[in-house]
Amino acid sequence: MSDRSGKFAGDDPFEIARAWLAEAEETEINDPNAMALATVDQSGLPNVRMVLLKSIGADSFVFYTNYESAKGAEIAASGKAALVLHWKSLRRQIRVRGTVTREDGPEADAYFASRSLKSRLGAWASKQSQPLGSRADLMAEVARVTAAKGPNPPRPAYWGGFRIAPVEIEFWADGAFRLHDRFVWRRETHENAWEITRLSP
Ligand SMILES: Cc1cc2nc3c(=O)[nH]c(=O)nc-3n(C[C@H](O)[C@H](O)[C@H](O)COP(=O)(O)O)c2cc1C
Ligand code: PXP
Repeated sequence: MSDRSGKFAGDDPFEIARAWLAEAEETEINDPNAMALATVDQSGLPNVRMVLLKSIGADSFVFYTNYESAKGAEIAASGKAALVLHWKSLRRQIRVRGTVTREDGPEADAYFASRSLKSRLGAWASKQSQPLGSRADLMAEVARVTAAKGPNPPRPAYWGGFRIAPVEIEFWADGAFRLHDRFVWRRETHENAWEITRLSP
C-alpha cells in the first residue's frame, strides 16, 4: 500500500517531473530548468556542472551541449549520467540516474534553429572546454564565423542533445524538522516495470 498523494500523485514519473517543472516556472526567479549534470571521467573521478533541461520526453530528459566538451567525452566513454534539479522556491528536488544517447536528429536541428542567431554563432565559435588564449581570441572567432556562416547557420555536427533515459528517479519534498518526503522509481533495465518505494528522509 502506498501513501503517495498530492504532489507525488500518479504513477508516471515523467508526468510528475513535468508538473513540478511547470510549478517551478511560476516561482523561480530564473532558470527553473537549470540542473546539475554529473558524469565520471575515465579514472572514475566524478564531474558536475549546470546545464539547462530542454525537454522531458515520454521516457527521457534532454539537454544540449557540445559533444567535444569534457561532459561529451565523459558521456561517450561511460554512456551514463545523473542529474539533479533543485528548486529553492518550492523546496523540492528531483534526482535522475540513467543511460545516455545522443539526440542529434531533427529534434536537435529544430532546437538549434530556435536559438538566437548569436547563440547559434556562439556554438560555432566556441571549442567548449578547450583552453582559450583570451576573450579577444573568442570574439575574433565569433566575428569570423559570423562572416562565414551567414544569417542561418546550420547545427554544427559536434553540437546537439543528450537524452538521459532513467533507471532511477527520486522525488524529494521538504518536510518540517527535516522529515522530508522521498519517493523513488526504480527499474533494473528500461524494459522492466517501475518499482516505487518511499525512502527515509
Ligand atoms: C545555469 C547554467 C546553465 C548552463 N547550461 C548549459 C547547457 O545547457 N549546455 C552547456 O553546454 N553548458 C551549459 N552551461 C555551462 C556548463 O555549466 C559548463 O560550463 C560547460 O558546459 C562546460 O562543461 P564541461 O567542461 O564539463 O563539458 C550552463 C551553466 C550554467 C551556470
Ligand atoms: C554553453 C551553453 N550552451 C547551451 C546552453 C543552453 O541554453 P540555450 O540553448 O538556451 O542557449 C547554455 C545555457 O547557459 C550554455 O551556457
